[in-house]
Amino acid sequence: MPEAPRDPLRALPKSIATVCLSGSLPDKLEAAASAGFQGVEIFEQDLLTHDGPPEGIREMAADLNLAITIFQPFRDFEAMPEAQRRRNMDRAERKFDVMQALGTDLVLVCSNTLPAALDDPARAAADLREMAERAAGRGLRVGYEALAWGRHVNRWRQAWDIVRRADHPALGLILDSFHTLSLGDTLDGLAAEVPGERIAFVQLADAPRLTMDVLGWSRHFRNFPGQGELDVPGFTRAVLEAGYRGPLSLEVFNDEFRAAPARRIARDGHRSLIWLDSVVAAPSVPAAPLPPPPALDGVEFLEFAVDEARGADLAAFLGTLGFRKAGQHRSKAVELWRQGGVNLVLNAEPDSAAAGHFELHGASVCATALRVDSAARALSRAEALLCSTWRERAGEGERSIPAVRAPDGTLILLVEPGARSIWESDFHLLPGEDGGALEGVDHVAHALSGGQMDGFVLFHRAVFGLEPGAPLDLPDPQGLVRSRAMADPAGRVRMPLNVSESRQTATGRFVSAIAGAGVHHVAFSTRDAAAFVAGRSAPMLEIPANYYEDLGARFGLADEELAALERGHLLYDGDGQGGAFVHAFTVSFEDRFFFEVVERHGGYDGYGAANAGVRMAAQARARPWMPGG
Ligand SMILES: O=C(O)c1ccc(O)c(O)c1
Ligand SMILES: [Mg+2]
Repeated sequence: MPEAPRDPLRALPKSIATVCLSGSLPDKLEAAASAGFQGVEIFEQDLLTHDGPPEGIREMAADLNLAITIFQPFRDFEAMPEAQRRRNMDRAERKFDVMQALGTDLVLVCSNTLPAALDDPARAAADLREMAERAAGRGLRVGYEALAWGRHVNRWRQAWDIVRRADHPALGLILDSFHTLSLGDTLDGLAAEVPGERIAFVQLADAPRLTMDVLGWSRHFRNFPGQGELDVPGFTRAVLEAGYRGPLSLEVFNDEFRAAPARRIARDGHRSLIWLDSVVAAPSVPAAPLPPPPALDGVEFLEFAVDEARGADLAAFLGTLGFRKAGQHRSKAVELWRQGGVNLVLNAEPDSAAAGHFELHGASVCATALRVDSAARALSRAEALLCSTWRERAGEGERSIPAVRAPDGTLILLVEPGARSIWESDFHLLPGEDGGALEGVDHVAHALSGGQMDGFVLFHRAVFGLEPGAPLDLPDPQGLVRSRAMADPAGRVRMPLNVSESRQTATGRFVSAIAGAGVHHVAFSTRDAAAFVAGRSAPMLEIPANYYEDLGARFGLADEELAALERGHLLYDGDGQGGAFVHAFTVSFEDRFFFEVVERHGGYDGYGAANAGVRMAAQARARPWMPGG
């Protein structure tokens, strides 16, 4: 048994492979350092394309306080026919020269993928032993990693068998979460079979579950821990339980990451390791003291950035849905519009965060206020996760609500239950009745531009403890929309995220209109969506008769029921387990955002994804709402 480890994960150096990041090699180093990493893996291709001596990279890394944790990869080395053997040893010596110039002592050898490679573990062991012996002569070490698509070696146990047979102190095992988890393998048995000090290096990557060849999956779709669907926490726990105490290093090949700003991706990477740290708690490995995520109790309000004219238009639109003006801010050009449990704030105050948002994006949601058990704890968690925070100036006697800035630049305000509500402290409340048909905000759907999904998923998961659902593909007539719904465990805060590469889809049009990502629609919950729609003058999205014909066939609904749905332009979905969902959409406000009313029954937990294609096709036909129109 390995000795019970004392250092928690947070004490391990955090490293990132240069292959994760865009730009030149110096750009990559600078981004890794600015995000707070202690080390980098130098990916050979990044060095080959760099115009300058390796010694310069060594100096630059040293100036940035970055250790070069490993040089990689060294390929197609072991178990080659005799004729190739000498050449490969010479090749290794040349790379040892480069490593010494770089100032790193570890090289990654990945398992041979060549058709000519021999299926001969004894030969592989002898070759690696000789390489390790040569490395040791220079004070260097070798690590051996099983690639999931290796010709003969693709599981960690096979790689370990070869390392064990080679039996050289300068040779160790390299574990990579992607290669293990992508094959459906686990690290069960690792602690019993492999002494911690024989694990030379650990690489971490997550990925969405895809059905495709594992090489293509690995080279294009890896992402950071917490962004995908693999059990990276379980993997990490196992290497720590085995006694490994070297760097934890992100190694992600991802087309979107390579095209994104290096600093943003590096910051996401570090955030993912801080998050991982907090969820990896194992009997022998205490979790890092990250404050726990807030307990969420729904959306207290949504705030729209407007100016005076847009504010009046939006107020008129909300009026058609049955909202009424319920309050006027005591000191600012801010109105409260309310219906039942839904609060919408229209902010036209000059020189505010909202005004800045309006300048950049026009009329749009600039803040989402979540009810949390402790705003202070949520803020300190967000700060520990490298998020920026914000506090708006407040008038005399008004509540100042702390906020975290979301990746789209909007604010997430943290509202604690208090003796006096923010409405009483900050607003003149106006008398009146709204009928109370809306119970609350069911979900807040975001539209993202290409390449933003992984960063948003990680942000909401790490900071607020929202869990991502499985990725879905939704068909818009103008292109595909990829979707992932995030929700807290109790389902009180729900946030579907949609992204589209096309500018012509409903999602793409929103991102163009708003010049960025943001809230695309807000869904309100009600007990009776049909009655809600029937009693309002709001322009609802028209749904074609063919849809109702199919609905009758799929769910066997009675004719009267179908007719009632059709009359209200209502959509219907069932989960096959007694749960049902009835919902309807307004047309959009100036082709920017729209509203939805939803009725959930019997524990239905989705968002009507089956109806998204019909909704998006209807939106492509519909004219947006215009004031006075
Ligand atoms: O895709 C590859 O070739 C490759 C190279 C080195 C690695 O560590 C790895 O996990 C994959
Ligand atoms: Mg690897």
